[in-house]
Amino acid sequence: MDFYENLVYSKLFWATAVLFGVYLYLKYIMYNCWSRNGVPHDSPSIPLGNVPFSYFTENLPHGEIIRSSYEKYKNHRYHGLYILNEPILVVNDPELIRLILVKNFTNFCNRGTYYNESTDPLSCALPRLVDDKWKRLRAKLSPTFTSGSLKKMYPLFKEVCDKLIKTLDTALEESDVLEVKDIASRFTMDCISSIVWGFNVNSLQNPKHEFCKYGKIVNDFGKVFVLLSFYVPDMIDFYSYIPKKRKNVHAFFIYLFQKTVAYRRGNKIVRNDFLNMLMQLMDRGYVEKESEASSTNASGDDKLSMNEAVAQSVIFFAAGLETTSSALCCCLYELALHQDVQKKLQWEIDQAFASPEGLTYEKIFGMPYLDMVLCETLRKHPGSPVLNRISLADFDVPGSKFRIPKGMRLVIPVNGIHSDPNVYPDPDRFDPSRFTPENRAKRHPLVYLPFGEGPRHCIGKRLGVLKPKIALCYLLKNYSFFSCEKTQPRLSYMSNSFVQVPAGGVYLRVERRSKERTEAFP
Ligand code: HEM
Repeated sequence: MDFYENLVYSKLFWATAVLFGVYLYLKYIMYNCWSRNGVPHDSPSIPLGNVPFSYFTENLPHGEIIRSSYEKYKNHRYHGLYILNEPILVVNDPELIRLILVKNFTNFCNRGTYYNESTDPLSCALPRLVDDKWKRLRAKLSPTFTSGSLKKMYPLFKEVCDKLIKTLDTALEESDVLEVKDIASRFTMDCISSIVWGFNVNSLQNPKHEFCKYGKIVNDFGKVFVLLSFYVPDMIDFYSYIPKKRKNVHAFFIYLFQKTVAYRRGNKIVRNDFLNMLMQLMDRGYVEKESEASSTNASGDDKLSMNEAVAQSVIFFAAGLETTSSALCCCLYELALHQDVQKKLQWEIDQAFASPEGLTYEKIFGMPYLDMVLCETLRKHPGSPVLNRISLADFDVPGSKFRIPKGMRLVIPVNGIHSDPNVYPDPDRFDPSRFTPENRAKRHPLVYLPFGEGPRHCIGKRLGVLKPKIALCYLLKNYSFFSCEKTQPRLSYMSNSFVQVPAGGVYLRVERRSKERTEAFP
């Protein structure tokens, strides 16, 4: 009897009983979602679910977890995954993807990623907003991204391109091997600071500018924050886990924003940039109508608050920074490895510059091969490895017995689909001809998703395409790029970023082109 009494009163007994209870709860209730619903999945481990331990110890990007599970289950229309304790439905079938992103958008209009206006003001930016708040802001901001608005900003980009060429010329005096990731990042930083904030940081010539420091960390809040904010956002609130870096970034940008707005107001400065448009939204609640801009449904009483405006300026900056610089860097890397593609593209670019009006905004969007090359780059190296959505209400998956419950998080495995040999044969091969109009027409439109799809697709798509295209035109007009001993044989991506950014430096040998241009079409 003594033995049993002692046992019941011993701390060890109760600690073991509690742990065992938690284990049973996790195993048979929390981690039972997919088995209960007959959804194919890998068995999870407690407490990481299907997140490999190497995610925390090695350089494993979050998109890789989704890509490798897609590879295993791609023959199913959907499959399940546990990111820590959160069941995530991975949607593999393009028709089902269309149902979610486009046809049943009202049920899947939110991303379900981390959002808490009061504790983290940066999170009240467009990508994370929900329901009517998102709808209202998207309608207000859309005119800032029209072709007309971007055309007005085009001269600012040309200025930055001239500096880009000067920077490369100076760097080439030292060595013919250049680290192009850094150059692409500084080019993008200068474009985006100029069009969003209205001043040229000139990081191409002054890489130590304070702005560059914040530019570098604005997308880097650590891999744990990346994982939680994309897939298990409730944990961020539960543990009040906002990285200090993120608070500093907010403080820096709010100071910068207020100072710049006050300066412009005081000096009555009007510039064709996003800041000007955000100021209009704060003052009047709508952007001055352009002839081609569609109605914004904005009313004058519905003005943007200072916090909302700051958050949007930061997201334009952050979203436009790594996605675009990564696209440019990956494209230069692929061109260096594929000289035939590079020569063909140089020919097209030379023709555009040689015409009487030179390179114009319209011409950049009318160069078919340039477009194919960039499409193939974003197919092989999509900036965003996944698209996120959350279900607002129960949703019956057509042709199956599975009902997606209200509140379930879904992921579209963009990087998995883009590297699926059944969709893109020999997916590791860089082949722009996949994007001729005929070849595009042979594929389901929803198997190419670098900018997402449906009403919540990337609002900055046109700008995201324009920046790498104009940089490529100027760079390839003046230089040729080659692989060298320091070039990585294969690109891998960083693990601490939301976006797929090449890990390590991307080194290429760069040669100034001679005056004679490619005369014959290669
Ligand atoms: C190559 C460049 C870019 C790529 C690959 C890219 C990719 C994406 C993707 C995949 C999404 C999610 C779409 C979805 O869920 O369906 C997105 C959303 C978004 N992007 Fe981009 N993007 C790029 C450039 C830009 C630029 C330059 C800006 C702004 C200056 C921008 C601002 C945004 C915003 C604000 C959203 C959220 C839209 C919303 O929720 O309504 N992006 N982008």
